[in-house]
Amino acid sequence: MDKLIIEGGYKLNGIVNISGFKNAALPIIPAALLAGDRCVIENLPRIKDIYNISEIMSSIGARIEFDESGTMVIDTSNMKKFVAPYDLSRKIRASYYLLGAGLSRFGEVEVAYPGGCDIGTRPIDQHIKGFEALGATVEIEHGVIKCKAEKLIGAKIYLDVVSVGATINIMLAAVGAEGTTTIENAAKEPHIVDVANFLNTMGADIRGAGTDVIKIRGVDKLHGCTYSVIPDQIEAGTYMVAAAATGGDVTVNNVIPKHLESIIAKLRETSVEVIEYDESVRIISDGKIRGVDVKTLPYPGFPTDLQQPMAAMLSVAEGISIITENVYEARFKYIDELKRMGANIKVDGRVAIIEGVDCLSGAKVKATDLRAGAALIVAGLIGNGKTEVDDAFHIDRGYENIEQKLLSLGAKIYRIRE
Ligand SMILES: CC(=O)N[C@H]1[C@@H](OP(=O)(O)OP(=O)(O)OC[C@H]2O[C@@H](n3ccc(=O)[nH]c3=O)[C@H](O)[C@@H]2O)O[C@H](CO)[C@@H](O)[C@@H]1O
Ligand SMILES: C=C(OP(=O)(O)O)C(=O)O
Repeated sequence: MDKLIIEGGYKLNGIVNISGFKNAALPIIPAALLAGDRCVIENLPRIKDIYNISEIMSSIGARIEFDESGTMVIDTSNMKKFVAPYDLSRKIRASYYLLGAGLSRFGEVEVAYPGGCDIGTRPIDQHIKGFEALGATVEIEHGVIKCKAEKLIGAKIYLDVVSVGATINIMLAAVGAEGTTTIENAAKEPHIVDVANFLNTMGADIRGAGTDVIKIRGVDKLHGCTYSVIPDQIEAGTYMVAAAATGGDVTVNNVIPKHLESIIAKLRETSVEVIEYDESVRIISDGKIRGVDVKTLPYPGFPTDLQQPMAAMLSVAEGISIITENVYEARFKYIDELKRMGANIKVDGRVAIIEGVDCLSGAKVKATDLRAGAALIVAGLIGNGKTEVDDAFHIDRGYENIEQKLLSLGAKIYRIRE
């Protein structure tokens, strides 16, 4: 397993370019199968999760070319009804999008129960409820989700919890249904809008994405298209936090500042200066961070995926910070690793109380999931001495060229391949 080694104590300075959004790209690749045609998808991040979903798509009949610049050509014209490979599908969360897309195009699909970060129970009952409302039967047998429908018929679906995955999956299935589907209490994240825009570019008729009511009018046929994925707000937020924590001056380029409102507001509350431009934000920090309270919520609230890097920064803030994790019940596993580095944090259920310390000290630590890895990198950057982050494969699921990007900002970081 690869490790990342960080020599802490260097301020980040310079410009970093943000890659395409993992959580938009992951549904867009399986969504391309709805075209039954050739799609060109630009600005994809070159990260492990994208390689995995592409490998699944190739193994079920898609022809895929993926170049160095992040452009993928996907031809799904020869794809047939499929059973997705079990071991690959259970590795990542986003394999569940093959259910909505496969059901829509072929009326029958089998995919293993999804994986992804171990941060809570992560049920998929709302996805299933949506598929069943459209007329599908769903069974789970031996770890495999089997969905089947003679015909999908539009329906009104109220989500009991605001779920990104269920909203997108129901959109994918409903595109091929007869009549109109309404999703109420839909998630409003920027990637919901991006996936809807992609589907509409292929000929779908989806309105209201980005609000909590989405209407999808089923169409007979979609066609291929060229589409560019939005920038990754979580990658951007991670570099913003890293810049702020190290007392640096970093311009984070290729972002949509509107998508970063919650993190910008929170950084300003910690007394960090944030300047917004059309497609970039500049973070200027003297390293004196004020403690703040953070509550994670669905968009436009503070994203749960930035809770962990934010906690690393707040572990050296002045005073007490309280983090309330409202989305996942077990997203504090990494706190024990921060404690190894000297952080003073108490966890009680969904609440972490952080009493800022003067400094962290480098240690051997382990990434327990993707954003836990990002948090440990932030901690390593501000810690004294050497930090070794084990299980870097978690980080590679979601951050493109993280060592190179940090090195170009002046960090001392390298990888040991094992
Ligand atoms: C690949 C991807 O895009 N992953 C993101 C996606 O995950 P994912 O789509 O899995 O997250 P959801 O938005 O679905 O989950 C939100 C909450 O709803 C619950 N829930 C979800 C579905 C369901 O059927 N039943 C149910 O109870 C979950 O347990 C969780 O507590 O959105 C999360 C919330 O922004 C992010 O942290 C993940 O990075
Ligand atoms: C939780 C995350 O990813 P996934 O849903 O793919 O596990 C994340 O990106 O922080």
